[in-house]
Amino acid sequence: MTDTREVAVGGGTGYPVRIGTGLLSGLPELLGREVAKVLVIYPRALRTAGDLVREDLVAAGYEGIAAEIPDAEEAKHVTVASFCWQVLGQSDFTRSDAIVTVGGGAVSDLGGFVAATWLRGIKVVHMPTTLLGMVDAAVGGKTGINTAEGKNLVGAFHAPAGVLADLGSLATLPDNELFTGMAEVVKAGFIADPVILDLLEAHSLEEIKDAAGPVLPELIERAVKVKADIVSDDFKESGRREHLNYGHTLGHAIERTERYQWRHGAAVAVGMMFAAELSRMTRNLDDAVVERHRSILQKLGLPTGYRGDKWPQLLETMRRDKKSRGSLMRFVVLEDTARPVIAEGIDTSLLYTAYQEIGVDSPTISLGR
Ligand SMILES: NC(=O)c1ccc[n+]([C@@H]2O[C@H](COP(=O)([O-])OP(=O)(O)OC[C@H]3O[C@@H](n4cnc5c(N)ncnc54)[C@H](O)[C@@H]3O)[C@@H](O)[C@H]2O)c1
Ligand SMILES: O=C(O)C(=O)C[C@@H](O)[C@H](O)[C@H](O)COP(=O)(O)O
Ligand SMILES: [Zn+2]
Repeated sequence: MTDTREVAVGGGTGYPVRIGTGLLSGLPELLGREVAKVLVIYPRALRTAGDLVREDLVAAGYEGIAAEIPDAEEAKHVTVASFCWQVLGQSDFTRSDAIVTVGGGAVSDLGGFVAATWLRGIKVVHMPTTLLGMVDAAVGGKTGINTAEGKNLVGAFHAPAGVLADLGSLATLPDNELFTGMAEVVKAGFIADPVILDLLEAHSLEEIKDAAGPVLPELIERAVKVKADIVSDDFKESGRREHLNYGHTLGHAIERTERYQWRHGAAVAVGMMFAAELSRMTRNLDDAVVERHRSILQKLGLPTGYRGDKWPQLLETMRRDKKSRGSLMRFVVLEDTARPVIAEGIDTSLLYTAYQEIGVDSPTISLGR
């Protein structure tokens, strides 16, 4: 048993993010006694964990219903949301009932979206089982699904009633999933908390990935605090919440180009390298900070480059990013570590120059529009 750490997320009614082990027993407290029925949403791959949660809820006096959904990014599709709405309808879920998600970021995004839309909003509690879910996706209330045109293009802001990040679930998480999740931890370090970067540099990979050791829980808590601080202040992304999108403009475009076969964290890692190069060109970001991105991401085994020949397609997809305003593209860049700002109206040729710094095996291509 590790000590439970708790981060409070403010704004609205506020909610706790608990990080520790043996947290399942705290679920009824987050759901409250008004709730009668609970839909537990989990992917096929996590059937045992999802079943355990449902059985525990039944033992605690709730009516527990299961919705098994496709794995990973395939879950974030309107047909899967529609399947969940059907289950809720057929089980007569009312506004005093609730949803619990058990899984990675794809599950909390889909399940959160279903909770946001069912009867225009019912309670949801997230139980993230990936590092990425714990440090980012389950916190902050951004929910959504993908469409053919791009990533997360349909969604809603819907805060959970609580988040239970049980470190025990990381025991079965493959290393590549843990380290892709680490990309969002690195992001939190560069946009707000440099101690995260110091910890990642000072410790070995074995120490960094050990859920029972002191380093990983501290990294998780610090990343959650960065996110909690920002979303408590700007829930609906009218200002500084955009900083959490560091590396995501290109990252999301890579995910779409790869038909979602790349993990989000891997794409965001490349996106951060691009944003760092862009920061060097537009905000004089120090070479050392750009190189610090490369060395930390490479230490974690994350990619720092992408196919040079894909630039025209990536540029087209990036134009649809939610930060765009009309034809004006907007990027999160750094003036320095922990000093993120929005850069808009960057000339396309400059974007391409920054991309050339990370583009690999690039044949001669047109610069696009
Ligand atoms: N809403 C937000 O604020 C936010 C923030 C960051 C990312 N996201 C979204 O999160 C998604 C990525 O999340 P992810 O990286 O967690 O991926 P994921 O949810 O697709 O899960 C990755 C894989 O890990 C498996 N898995 C999950 N938990 C496991 C466990 N404990 N043991 C073994 N296998 C396990 C899953 O079955 C899946 O195959 C993306 O869709 C991204 O857009 C959302
Ligand atoms: O919470 C946020 O705000 C973020 O931007 C966190 C990101 O890590 C996350 O991937 C988010 O889903 C991206 O949001 P989007 O608005 O670009 O779809
Ligand atoms: Zn992300």
